[in-house]
Amino acid sequence: MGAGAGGLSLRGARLSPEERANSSKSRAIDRALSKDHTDDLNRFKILLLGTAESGKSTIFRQMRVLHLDGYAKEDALEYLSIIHSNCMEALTQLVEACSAFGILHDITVQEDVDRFEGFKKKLRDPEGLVIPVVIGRCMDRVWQSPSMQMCYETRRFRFALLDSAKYFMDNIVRLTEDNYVPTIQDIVHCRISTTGINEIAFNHKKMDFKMVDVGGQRSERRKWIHCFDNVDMILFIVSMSDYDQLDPEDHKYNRMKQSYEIFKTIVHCDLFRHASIVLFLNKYDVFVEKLKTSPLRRSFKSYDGDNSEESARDFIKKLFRRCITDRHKFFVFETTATDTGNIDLVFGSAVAHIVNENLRSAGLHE
Ligand SMILES: Nc1nc2c(ncn2[C@@H]2O[C@H](COP(=O)(O)OP(=O)(O)OP(=O)(O)O)[C@@H](O)[C@H]2O)c(=O)[nH]1
Ligand SMILES: [Mg+2]
Repeated sequence: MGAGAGGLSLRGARLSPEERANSSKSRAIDRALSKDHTDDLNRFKILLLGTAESGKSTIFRQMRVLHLDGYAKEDALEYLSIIHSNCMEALTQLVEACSAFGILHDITVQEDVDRFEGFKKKLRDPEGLVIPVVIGRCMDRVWQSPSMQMCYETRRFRFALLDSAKYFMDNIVRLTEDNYVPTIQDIVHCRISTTGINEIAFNHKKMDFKMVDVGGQRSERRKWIHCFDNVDMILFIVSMSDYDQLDPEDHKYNRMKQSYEIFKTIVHCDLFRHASIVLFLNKYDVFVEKLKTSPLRRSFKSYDGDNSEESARDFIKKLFRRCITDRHKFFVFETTATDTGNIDLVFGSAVAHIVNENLRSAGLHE
């Protein structure tokens, strides 16, 4: 089964709110920023890199929540139809998984599945999708049914499923209520692939930052080079839950090995010889869950440790660390990007480490 099975090609088909904002409202901010080019150069530039779905935009959104003014009602509403598309996609994947695994539903549940499928067929404008209240309730009944719960609990890692499927399905009734306005939690769980270059500027601990978010899909990686100037810190995001996944764009490759190859190329790029490298081992929450049923050794033959979280994590950490040379300032953290508190802590810590390291190299710090 492929990702996004069911034909709802809603991800990546349109601009994300970040991109729309970038091309209108925040262009004004950019202009204001670039008016004083020197000012812009003085900003500590962080470039977010990593493969598709690793969590770059989630971290980018967390910066807006933590260090800017978050999301006003009208900005939050820009995410509504994307969130509803995610909900449709998640339930489609789950329903298809039930069929593929031969899991049968009770008659009443099957009626709700049919109602959901009927609604999907009639959809004309996926761009402006709004799930009606009655369909939201129907989706909730399907999700809560014993057959669906059994499928999710016992097979969730055996088919392609949105990372935030459980979050959205657990909240489907609230998300489809009249007058629903997406919360920050809803926004950071939302999935839309990035197809442009997005920037935000913010201040943290009296330092001025500029963070740049790019798309991680193969076609998007070609654009990365346009952001390579004056980078102070590469924030490379690896999805830890990728260790047993095939690259959806090229089934010959393991997704984490692909991520490792890209990381290696980036850290060996001469343009970044003075940049600090920060590695986020992201989706740590999913990684811990996944290890219980999918041993690391099945995907990494050279791994001879046990299946404990510590041992598996250290192996992956070492693998990436091996690319680092002496001249690099390198820091690595385990992260769960959907957790605002975690990102606050880890980002603060990464910045503090870099500042200390810079002071040390300048001979100003022990
Ligand atoms: N459970 C969990 N989900 C996460 C985590 N980080 C990100 N996600 C979810 O993973 C999905 C993909 O995240 P994105 O931030 O869109 O990934 P990206 O790297 O920007 O992807 P591209 O723009 O395609 O390069 C979103 O639904 C996020 O909510 C995490 O640590 N744990
Ligand atoms: Mg993105």
